[in-house]
Amino acid sequence: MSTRIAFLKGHGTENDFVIVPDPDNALELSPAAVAALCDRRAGLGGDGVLHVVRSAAHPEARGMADEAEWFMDYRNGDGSVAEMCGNGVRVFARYLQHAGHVAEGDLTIATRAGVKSVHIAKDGDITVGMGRARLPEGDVTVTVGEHSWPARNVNMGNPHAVAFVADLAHAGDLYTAPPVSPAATYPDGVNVEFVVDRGPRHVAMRVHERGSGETRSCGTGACAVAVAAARRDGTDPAATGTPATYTVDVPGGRLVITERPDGEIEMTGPAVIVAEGEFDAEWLAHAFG
Ligand SMILES: N[C@@H](CCC[C@H](N)C(=O)O)C(=O)O
Repeated sequence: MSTRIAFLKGHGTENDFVIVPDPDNALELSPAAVAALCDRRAGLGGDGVLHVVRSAAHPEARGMADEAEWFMDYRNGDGSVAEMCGNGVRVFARYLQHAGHVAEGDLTIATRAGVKSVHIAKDGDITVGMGRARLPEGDVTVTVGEHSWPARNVNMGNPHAVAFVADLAHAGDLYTAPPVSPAATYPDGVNVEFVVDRGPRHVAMRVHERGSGETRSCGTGACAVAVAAARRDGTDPAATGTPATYTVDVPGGRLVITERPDGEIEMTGPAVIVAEGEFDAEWLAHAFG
């Protein structure tokens, strides 16, 4: 008899994930298995996998177990590991609520970028304390076809290059990763955001995500964009002493990002569970190894 493995499907502003609850960390989710699950034709389909594990049961999270019971073991759609996923952490929180592990209100979630504070509001939105951005020095250039733009290097636990452009269509189909130079700035690859202005403290972006391609949204990317926009606009909260809130439109919806004068960044947006089911462990093992 075949072994059935439970999964759920969820999204945050249409950045979609296969959720695999595995409290005891008993499953071996190889990169090939993750890529198979995320395959939109031969698998379940998703931009990434949220592997839900108790912190105490995961070697990368044991040290955070006192602060956060659950660890978000996030994987990109190609099977690679990433430090952090902003939309993913909201969907992860929604799953914990859906499964009855947590109630509405405040909770913490362990990630590879540290423990994140999360608030599940009554109105359905979820707010995440994303920590502080790092802004490494140095010029970065993003190129698509004949267009090149200067970009801001912003690290939200994971790496981003943020380019302000005249027209989001100039980013092209974003099927392949846009070259970013100097390449040595990002030895582990980079997420690239293209941004246009929509109004005062209101921008819109498209993104090519490392390990997933163009996605409909990127939470860490939206935070990086808000930070870059605040520096460009002269509204840097550390310099002005006033919080800066930016509305960031993504193809899949809207995120609201606030940076406080102490540098702490909060992101608010939706998170939805859309389906639950089971897949066959044999299918995964035989088809993809
Ligand atoms: N979609 C995510 C980011 C996921 C990780 C990223 N692709 C990386 O490799 O750094 C988000 O919402 O932040």
